[in-house]
Amino acid sequence: MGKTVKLAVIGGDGIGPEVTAEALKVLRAATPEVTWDTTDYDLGARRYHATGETLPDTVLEEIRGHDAILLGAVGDPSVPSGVLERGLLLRLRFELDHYVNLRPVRLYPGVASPLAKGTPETIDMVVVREGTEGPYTGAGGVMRRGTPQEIATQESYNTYFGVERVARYAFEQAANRPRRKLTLVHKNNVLTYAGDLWVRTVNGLAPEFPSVTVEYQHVDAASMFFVTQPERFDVIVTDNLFGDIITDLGAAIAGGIGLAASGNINPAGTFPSMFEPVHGSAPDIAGQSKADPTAAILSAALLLSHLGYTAEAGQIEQAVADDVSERGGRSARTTGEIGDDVAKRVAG
Ligand SMILES: NC(=O)C1=CN([C@@H]2O[C@H](COP(=O)(O)OP(=O)(O)OC[C@H]3O[C@@H](n4cnc5c(N)ncnc54)[C@H](O)[C@@H]3O)[C@@H](O)[C@H]2O)C=CC1
Ligand SMILES: CC(C)CC(=O)C(=O)O
Ligand SMILES: [Mg+2]
Repeated sequence: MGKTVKLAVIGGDGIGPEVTAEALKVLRAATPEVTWDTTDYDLGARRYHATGETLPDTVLEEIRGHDAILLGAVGDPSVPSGVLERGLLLRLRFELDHYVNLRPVRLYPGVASPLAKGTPETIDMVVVREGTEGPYTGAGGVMRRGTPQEIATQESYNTYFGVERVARYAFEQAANRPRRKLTLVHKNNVLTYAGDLWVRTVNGLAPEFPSVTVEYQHVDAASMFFVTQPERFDVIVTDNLFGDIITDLGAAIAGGIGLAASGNINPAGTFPSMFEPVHGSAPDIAGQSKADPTAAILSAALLLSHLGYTAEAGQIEQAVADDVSERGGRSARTTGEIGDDVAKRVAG
């Protein structure tokens, strides 16, 4: 008899529910032996307008009882910026201690990259973004708001505990990849306190991983090299903000934001990990069946891999690779058609 997996599903806002439906379709097609015991959570703008809630404590406690979470995207123009992003998405990441935000950047064969020098042979890197600290904690404040004397501060928190655990995870990733290279991306020439902690922590761990080559890049130069020499990178470890920014850039060089997947991982398994596309709720195309569900589908593959279904995850990745390599010159498909096509390849 197959296994039952308890899955919390949070479609969220905008294109979130549209792409999540396709990810679930493909997930089910890839795992006929698994019973997916799904719970749909109505969280996001609709609930906020109806009740004023973003993530009630009772719902958070219920979500904790699941094996994993599949999330679409959060944020809507009808809600003040930050309310849902902080109150729902970041609250989930922080409360469930998703300290690893894993974001592969991979150019599939046959996919056009917009790079100036043409499409390189390979782009295959993994960004390990810290997920619970940095400037995203919400620390800071505002004085004299709305006056010409207004002062706003937004503090970046970097603890040794937080940096060490994510850097160790990144070293372990690098040690298990063929190129065994780890690049720390920061801005230690200006952010001297935080940058110094990151550099010392990474250098302090390096002797434990003698097979891994360690490199440092300032985030501005790294952004340039993403475009000019993406093959330089294997595993990148970086803070919450830099990781957020460079992974949209990573998505762009690897075929577009519609293909970029991510996992918010709690490596110890104390709480369920959460899988979501890198993109947001894309209000500009919501409700038009125009969203590419591939990022959500690949996020479902990361979910499967995290739960130990590595062969099934590989099948999804292969189905996506085949699907995207045959896109050139074809007429545009709807969100549902792409999901159907990938699901058929997985099942077939
Ligand atoms: N993880 C999350 O839930 C995230 C939420 N957001 C929120 O989403 C909202 C919109 O943010 P934006 O800055 O516009 O970023 P976005 O990623 O939603 O959209 C940026 C651009 O990419 C396009 N795009 C995104 N996903 C696509 C897909 N699957 N297929 C085709 N095109 C796609 C959009 O149409 C838009 O033109 C905001 O409320 C923001 O705070 C933003 C990023 C992540
Ligand atoms: C909406 C933010 C909270 C997050 C974001 O842009 C991301 O995680 O990529
Ligand atoms: Mg982002």
